[in-house]
Amino acid sequence: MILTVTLNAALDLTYRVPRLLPHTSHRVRHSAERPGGKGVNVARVLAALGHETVVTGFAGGATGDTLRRLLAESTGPLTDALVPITGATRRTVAVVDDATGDATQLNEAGPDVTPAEWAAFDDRYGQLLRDADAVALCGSLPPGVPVGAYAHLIRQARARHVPVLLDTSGEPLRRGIAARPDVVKPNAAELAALTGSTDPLPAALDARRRGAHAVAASLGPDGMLAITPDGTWRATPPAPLRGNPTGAGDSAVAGLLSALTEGLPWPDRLIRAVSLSAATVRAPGAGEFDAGAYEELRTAVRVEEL
Ligand SMILES: O=P(O)(O)OC[C@@]1(O)O[C@H](CO)[C@@H](O)[C@@H]1O
Repeated sequence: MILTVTLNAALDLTYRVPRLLPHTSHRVRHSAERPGGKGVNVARVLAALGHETVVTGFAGGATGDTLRRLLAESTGPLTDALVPITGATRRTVAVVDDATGDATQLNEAGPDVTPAEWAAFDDRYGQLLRDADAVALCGSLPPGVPVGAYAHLIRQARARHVPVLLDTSGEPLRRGIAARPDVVKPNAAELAALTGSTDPLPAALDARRRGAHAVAASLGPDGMLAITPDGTWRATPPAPLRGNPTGAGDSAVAGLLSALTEGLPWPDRLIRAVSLSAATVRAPGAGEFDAGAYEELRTAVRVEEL
């Protein structure tokens, strides 16, 4: 099974408005509520692809209950192993401008996690790792969780020879990379914040030098760039797609991990990641993808060795 960790899970709210204009009030055309946080989205995509998936992290309060109820309605073989906490799971709001397709994201900080709750999670994680073929560590850290949490979880996975992918930002990313994850998946902004370079190729090389075995950077409409022990590749979707990009990076993680556990080589992993990611832009929200677009894109993504 594939284990996904979302320490700062979220109840994701999506509002669609005809046009988003700061300093004005808006009529919401459509609203939706989904179980979210990056690792939860990764898990929903993996399960929809038919992979046995286990979701862990924290959930608490009324928002946590709603998240778990919605998660139970997901398609595919998905198990909820979230650890209960006293604090309430946060909400995030994505406001989608229907005129442009752009999304504006507002993310709450998350609940306060106590040292006892963090210790309970750590125990649970150790047990879950025993049956894991791969693990994804995704998203921001809630208050109370140590900033070196991902570095610690990476070391545990590596000690058990479970391939581990890290998708986070800021200081947790900087410390996590130094713990030598098998794959790190930053986006262009996270890569630039980490390395100080806005040019993806030198930035990804720098990120790899910091300790990651492979760097697979998601570059929005430009696809992905992967620097790996087997080679360096760029994978590009056929044309920029219009739609809601929220969760596109999470679908890329699902693509990378599902293909890794199937033993596929890097070029095939990238084709899957880029096509799932683009197919998510065509779906209404994070954790979902347009199955028709995915099938079409799988044969249209171009991979070039650099
Ligand atoms: O605050 P984080 O953990 O960095 O990101 C959280 C988040 O914005 O990322 C997902 C999209 O990737 C959303 O489902 C989710 O709520």
